[in-house]
Amino acid sequence: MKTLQQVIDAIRPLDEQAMARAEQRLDGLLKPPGSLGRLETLAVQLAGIMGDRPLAFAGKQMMVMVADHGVYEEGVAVSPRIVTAIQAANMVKGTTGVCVLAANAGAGVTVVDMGIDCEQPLPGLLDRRMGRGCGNIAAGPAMTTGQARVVLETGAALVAEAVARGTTLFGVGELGMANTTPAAALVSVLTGMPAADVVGRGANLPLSMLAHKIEVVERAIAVNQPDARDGVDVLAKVGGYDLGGMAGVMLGAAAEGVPVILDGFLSYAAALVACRVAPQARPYLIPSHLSAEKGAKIALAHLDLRPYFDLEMRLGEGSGAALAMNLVDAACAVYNDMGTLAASDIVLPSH
Ligand SMILES: O=C(O)c1ccc[n+]([C@@H]2O[C@H](COP(=O)([O-])O)[C@@H](O)[C@H]2O)c1
Ligand SMILES: Cc1cc2nc[nH]c2cc1C
Repeated sequence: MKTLQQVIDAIRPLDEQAMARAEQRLDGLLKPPGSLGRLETLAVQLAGIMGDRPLAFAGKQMMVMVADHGVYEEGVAVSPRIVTAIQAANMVKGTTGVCVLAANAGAGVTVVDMGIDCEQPLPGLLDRRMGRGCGNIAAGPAMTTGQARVVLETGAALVAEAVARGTTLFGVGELGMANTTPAAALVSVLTGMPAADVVGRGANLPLSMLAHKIEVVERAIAVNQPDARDGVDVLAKVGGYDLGGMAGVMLGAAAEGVPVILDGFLSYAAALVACRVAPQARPYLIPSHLSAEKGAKIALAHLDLRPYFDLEMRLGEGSGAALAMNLVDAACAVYNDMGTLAASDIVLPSH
């Protein structure tokens, strides 16, 4: 397993020449230049990531990072805590939202136990258990900084193993009751915005309990005093095993030179951690949808990422990332399969 520093050091800038070539190719396709809008900018980003490799993604993989959270004890979520384990088992059966959307996109789903609160590892999950749920951030740190580093390295190592088996496109997902609380804490610390602006209702928290959830996030930050300049410290103090695993997947994808698609609010929080640890990972991130969770716009603006669609989704699991794999395929199809203006003797004024 690479150390975190080795992962960071392996991240290269995008291939500017490949991007210039892609722009030129797109401008010569059978359409007014630029008329496929952001499908074209997506193709250019993908070309920059892939360099000399073909723009096609046969090996697609969703990485679903699952863990429980000590802060659940504070009464910040309404789903029973056991849903984390039950739904993780359903991931293996293929009946969850992300599984269905991944199958629809031709993607596999890897389910990783980063720290589910259950006695025995669940069959069918990759066992990377850091503990039975992380610490309660309202009372102390989620984990030690040493553990936070291991969590990031674990996510990155999973990506390296999948790339060695032929994966060229990743999507990140998660599962963890109460995880929108640490995610809001991460977003608050890493964007500098007040908790009240980034705490949302998660999986249907009643409006009447929102003030309490905000107070818990404020307490977590006050108790732990995370250093906003240090992504590992922030993850250790107010994060979680699932969120850190997602950040590790993002860093690993950047280090391996492959694109990684984000999902909803939890992945924005993880992306803020990843980019604080290694800002050069940012060009490898592809946004998917705008989560309906309250702090979504603030987190995305801070990442300078514009989501491609807004379906008012807030399921998580990686559902939006799986859906966006179809969009990546569409961008590649346009790039590879359209005819050219030249072949049809169409001459347009240069723009
Ligand atoms: O993806 C999102 O934007 C999203 C927004 C709200 C909730 N979720 C999912 O709901 C769970 C967390 O909600 P909560 O209320 O328990 O913190 C977790 O399993 C997430 O997958 C996901
Ligand atoms: C059923 C269920 C599925 C989920 N998937 C992600 N978070 C979830 C929360 C619940 C309650």
